[in-house]
Amino acid sequence: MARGKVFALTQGDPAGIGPEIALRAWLRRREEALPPFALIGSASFMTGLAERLSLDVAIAKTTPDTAAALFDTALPVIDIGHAVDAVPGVPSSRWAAGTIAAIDLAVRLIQEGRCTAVVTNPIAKHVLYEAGFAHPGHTEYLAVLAAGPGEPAPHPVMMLWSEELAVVPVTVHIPLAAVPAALTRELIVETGRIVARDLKERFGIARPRLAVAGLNPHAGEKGALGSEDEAVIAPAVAALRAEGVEAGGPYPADTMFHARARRSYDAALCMYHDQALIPIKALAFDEAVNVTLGLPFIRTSPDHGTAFDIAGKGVARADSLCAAIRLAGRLAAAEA
Ligand SMILES: NC(=O)C1=CN([C@@H]2O[C@H](COP(=O)(O)OP(=O)(O)OC[C@H]3O[C@@H](n4cnc5c(N)ncnc54)[C@H](O)[C@@H]3O)[C@@H](O)[C@H]2O)C=CC1
Ligand SMILES: NCC(=O)COP(=O)(O)O
Repeated sequence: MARGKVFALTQGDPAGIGPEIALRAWLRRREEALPPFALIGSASFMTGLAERLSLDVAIAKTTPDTAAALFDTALPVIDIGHAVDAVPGVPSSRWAAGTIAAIDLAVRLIQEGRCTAVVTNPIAKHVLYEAGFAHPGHTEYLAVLAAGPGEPAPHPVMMLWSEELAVVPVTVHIPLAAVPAALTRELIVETGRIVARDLKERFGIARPRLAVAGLNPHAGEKGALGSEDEAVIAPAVAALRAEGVEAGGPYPADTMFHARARRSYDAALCMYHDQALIPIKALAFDEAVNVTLGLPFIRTSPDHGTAFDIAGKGVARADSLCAAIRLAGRLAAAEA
């Protein structure tokens, strides 16, 4: 990890719990041994929020290059220059431009070599869509930002990681009804290839084992309960194996996540969002981290969303954000 550089933590939706858990994460910086981070957002909003929540956090408006030196005594904030006056729990597309500007600035600082990695706080997708944001979420937007001028965006892969389980949704933010048509052999193979490569290179797993889930009950029951398992997923697993990736499946998804089954693989490739996220959030809601694979930089995030229902009430837990910052630190150390 480069000395003197901070991790860029985006503010996320200012009406959600992101800013609040950022304050709490900073308060826990020593006990959690967090690497230094700076919030990319609005310094005046963060100052007001700390006061409103009676959190003893000094906010220091700063530049990327001086942030690390301040981290011990204050939460450094790199200001996005957008006025933010959000009410916790009351989302509004008025703040969307600032929310997106924070993501843009975080990536730019990494590309300029002035920050180490990006950790994002949650955004409410529908709020950004209302303001014209044309990307499903951070995962896809970060890939677009990662591409140089005229270059194609890299294929970003969402992985939810915890010590107990890592899961990858092959299709992500699409309606359930659209999943069968979106699942192609190529998509599964490309996803598996990226997961195997990044588990090896970034997570230090010498021979990553991938368990590939079926789509249908009982992985299709030999075609009687759906055709995709045999027609699309099984050939994708065979293609991955032919490339030297240790992949198995398609396995019936209902028996892939119990404790004994989990010991047989390093990551589960799941066919749709909830097939992946339900087991990990059931097992490790407070500890799991969302990490984007396939990008030229490190990006992590808490596993949860904006939690508007509890924003500003002082009950939001910062555990998953702390885990995201710690994982970013571990991945950055592995790169150094
Ligand atoms: N990485 C990101 O930017 C993500 C954004 N979202 C967005 O979040 C919005 C709300 O999504 P939901 O499905 O309601 O999920 P959510 O994770 O925001 O909330 C689900 C439940 O968990 C609770 N919860 C969440 N985080 C918590 C924390 N740190 N401490 C204590 N309780 C917590 C909430 O109070 C709520 O009852 C959506 O608009 C979605 O787009 C959802 C997931 C990830
Ligand atoms: N449910 C996970 C999620 O919404 C994360 O999306 P992203 O904003 O990290 O792409």
